[in-house]
Amino acid sequence: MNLKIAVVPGDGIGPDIVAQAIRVLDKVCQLNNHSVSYETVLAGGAAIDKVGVSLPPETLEVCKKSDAVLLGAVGGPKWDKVESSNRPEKALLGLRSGLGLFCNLRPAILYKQLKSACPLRSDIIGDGLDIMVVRELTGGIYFGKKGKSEDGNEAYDIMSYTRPEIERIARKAFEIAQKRNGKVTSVDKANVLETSRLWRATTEEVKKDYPDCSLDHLYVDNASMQLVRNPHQFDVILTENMFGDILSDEASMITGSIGMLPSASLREDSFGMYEPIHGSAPDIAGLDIANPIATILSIAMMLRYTFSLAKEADSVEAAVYQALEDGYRTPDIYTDGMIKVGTVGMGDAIVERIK
Ligand SMILES: NC(=O)C1=CN([C@@H]2O[C@H](COP(=O)(O)OP(=O)(O)OC[C@H]3O[C@@H](n4cnc5c(N)ncnc54)[C@H](O)[C@@H]3O)[C@@H](O)[C@H]2O)C=CC1
Ligand SMILES: CC(C)CC(=O)C(=O)O
Ligand SMILES: [Mg+2]
Repeated sequence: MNLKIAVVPGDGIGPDIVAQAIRVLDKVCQLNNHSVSYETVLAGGAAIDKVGVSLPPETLEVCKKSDAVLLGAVGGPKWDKVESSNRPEKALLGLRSGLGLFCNLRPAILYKQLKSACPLRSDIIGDGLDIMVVRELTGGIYFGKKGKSEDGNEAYDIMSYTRPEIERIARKAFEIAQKRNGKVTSVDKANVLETSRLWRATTEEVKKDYPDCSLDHLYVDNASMQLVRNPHQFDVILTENMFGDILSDEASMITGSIGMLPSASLREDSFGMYEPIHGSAPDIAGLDIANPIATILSIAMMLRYTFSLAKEADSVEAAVYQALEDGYRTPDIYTDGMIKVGTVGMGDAIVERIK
């Protein structure tokens, strides 16, 4: 197979973690006789610095012509004063909407080797954690009309959802739940928000087509508390854009670190964009200490979802598992007695273990 990948390294730790993910993809392709080609494009602060705009049109064009996109992260304090319509984060939103990626999958899995890096008590975490967050990605408040009054004393961001937008993401959540434990928890704020009432009613409608699944609803404030009180009650969490953004960062910490969580941003066909859930981590950029595992596991998701290469995806996940089993830890997941490595060292450990 020929894999045509657009690469968007972005800012901060983005280029460093993407470099390790590419080494992993190269190795897995080499061992399985696939050819892989990369086209690296600019987005975010790096694009502002080079060409003045955070999402150059050719970046979107190159991404559209590829089979899949690998993205690091964008943003950082250097660009915090840039006009809002040209901020680095706006490029990410532009890629998601421009590529039609409405479905964001964020699996939160606690590897057994990282139980001691999990901040929850061992009696709460028990055997581990395996939750799939299904987040709507191209609607809601991140994409609503926004503005400021002339005197700068008032600002607004509008949250809106249409029934079809909710329906298509709900269907994805139920389809995923059918392959798991069949339990969907929809998270909203239906006691306050009109969008959430439409969300709740629509998910109930969609549920009728999936009699083999259960559906329950939680308000987002309660859901964020339940995640740390008893994470085992969750199988698939279905939620809108902003709530999914926040809850997935919370879920990631239960797995030991935000540096562990990959993501796939999908549409109806096989195309997808793959990125860690974390940001550009400016506080550790350039120090060779960022955890590349979230990005490497995003490669496994790419192999599985875009290329239907399950064996190759399994081998990436197995290599991560083995590197952890053999004691390799970046500082964010380090505990006493383990082997402390940096970004490149963790990349080395994983690449060596791909079979
Ligand atoms: N997908 C993206 O491109 C995202 C971009 N951002 C942007 O990133 C910048 C920084 O945002 P923050 O709120 O600080 O979130 P962040 O996710 O970049 O960092 C939060 C904390 O987690 C740590 N961290 C993140 N990734 C890590 C990794 N792989 N290994 C070890 N530690 C890691 C950081 O050092 C920091 O202490 C901002 O400009 C923000 O807008 C934020 C989230 C997503
Ligand atoms: C940077 C934002 C646009 C999004 C975000 O934080 C995320 O998708 O995790
Ligand atoms: Mg986020």
